[in-house]
Amino acid sequence: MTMSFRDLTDSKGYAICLAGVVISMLLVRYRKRSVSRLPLPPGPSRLPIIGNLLQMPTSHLWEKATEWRKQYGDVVYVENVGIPTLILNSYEAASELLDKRSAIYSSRPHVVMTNDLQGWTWATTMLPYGETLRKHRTYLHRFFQTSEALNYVELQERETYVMLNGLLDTPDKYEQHVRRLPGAVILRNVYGYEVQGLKDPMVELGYKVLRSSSESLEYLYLDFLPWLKYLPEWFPGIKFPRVGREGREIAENFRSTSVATGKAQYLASGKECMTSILLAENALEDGSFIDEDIIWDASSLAFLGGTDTSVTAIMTFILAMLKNPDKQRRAQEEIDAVIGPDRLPNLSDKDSLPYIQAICTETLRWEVVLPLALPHYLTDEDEYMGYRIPAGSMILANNWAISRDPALYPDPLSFKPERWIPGGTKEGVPNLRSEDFAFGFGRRICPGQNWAEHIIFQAVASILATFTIEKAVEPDGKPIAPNDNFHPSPVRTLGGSQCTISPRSEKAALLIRQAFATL
Ligand code: HEM
Repeated sequence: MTMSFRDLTDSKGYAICLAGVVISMLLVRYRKRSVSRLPLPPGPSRLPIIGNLLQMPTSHLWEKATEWRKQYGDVVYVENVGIPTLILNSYEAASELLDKRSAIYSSRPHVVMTNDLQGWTWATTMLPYGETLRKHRTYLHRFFQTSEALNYVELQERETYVMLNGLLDTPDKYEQHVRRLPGAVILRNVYGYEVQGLKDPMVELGYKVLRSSSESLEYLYLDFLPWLKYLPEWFPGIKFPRVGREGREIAENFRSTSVATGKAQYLASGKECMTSILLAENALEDGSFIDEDIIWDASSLAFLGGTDTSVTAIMTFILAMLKNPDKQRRAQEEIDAVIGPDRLPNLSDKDSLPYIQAICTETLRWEVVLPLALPHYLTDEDEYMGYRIPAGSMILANNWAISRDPALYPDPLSFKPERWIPGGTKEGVPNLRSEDFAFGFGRRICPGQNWAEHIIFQAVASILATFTIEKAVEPDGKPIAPNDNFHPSPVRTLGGSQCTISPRSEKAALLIRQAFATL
């Protein structure tokens, strides 16, 4: 049999390719074996079987991890009954692993209470990395990363007028007015649903769901002893089966109510919203829809993911104003000089209001909303700084430590918008903006970041333009300290303070009434 030159080159090429593949496989195997020989990252010493279980705090893990940073450094390894956990205490480490190596750091851990007992397996936040998650994120990006699909900026503006009007009427209920704002915009964006009043059933339901899913994190010990999940509710001395059942009922109620709300809107073919657009695009002739479950699931998570987080950011801003009247005055001076007294600010003013922008950025840094972002999950063994990171590790980015790192943010506990203004402080503008970590990392970065940044700016600028926020005073004239007691859930929340929120002038009040009247 003779061989042509072409056959020869082809077979040579084939052999070279084959050799390349074999060498790569050997290298990967060698690397894997050599990685396996590396030590684990530093961390508190572990006991046999239970590991670090006894050193793990029941809440505020982010604060404990920030203390550990002083002793062990940027990367701290802990293990609880065999569950490896890596805490990343610096932006460099978080960005190197979660952003740059996102191919293996983008899944989510399986949580017994949340996934198995409460049944949240369909939630975007809990999905393992894969095709379903990608579809969720594609839909969410389309409607939340740019305002083009739904013109959400206009809606944010309109709902802000409702909030301002509420603050004029019942300033003592400011927490409820703030709470209503993000929920009202998202429910309209997602389902075309119009929120009614301060006690809207959908807003209340969303709030209930978040309380229940936050509570579920108190039961992380079930992940160390997963067989416990089979214990019945009547078993003496345990309450997690009941918490699991009630959580599941709330989750199911939430999902079915959301689907019913969205379907009603779609059938009424009224306002354009995320679900009506997606259903129309995916409708089949037999009346069913491609990816129907994914459409409902992703939409529900926009509502759940976007409401409490944005509320906490706006409540934090109000707290910052209560504690820092001088910053409030400076912000109002900027608004007066740029906008004047004849109109309300809006998003298009952002670039001409650098101090207001700085307040928004500082708010996200000063009290981070998600101190540990959300846990990522490592799917393949990895090596970092000479340490082995086992496959199956839970990876926590410690945004609390990053936001309070004095090397990045001198005097980190002070609320200092000036630090974001060129020439505002002697140290100069920090290299790392809060927006670059507060919304998470890599392929799981928050899909609602732009939407959130826009509503925070809109709310902050509008409140500062029209109201002055001051501490309430005791009958003897002593100022009452504001409430800065954040609830230590994974998404931190903050209740209201005793304070006065009064219109800056009659003109400001009139502007609000006029804007409200146009709705
Ligand atoms: C101030 C407001 C907000 C903050 C601080 C915030 C922060 C975060 C953070 C830290 C994560 C975890 C990212 C990671 O795992 O690395 C996240 C995930 C998420 N956020 Fe937000 N978020 C906010 C608003 C919103 C809004 C308005 C939406 C509406 C679409 C939203 C929807 C989501 C969803 C669905 C996820 C899960 C993404 C995934 O698992 O792939 N968030 N957010």
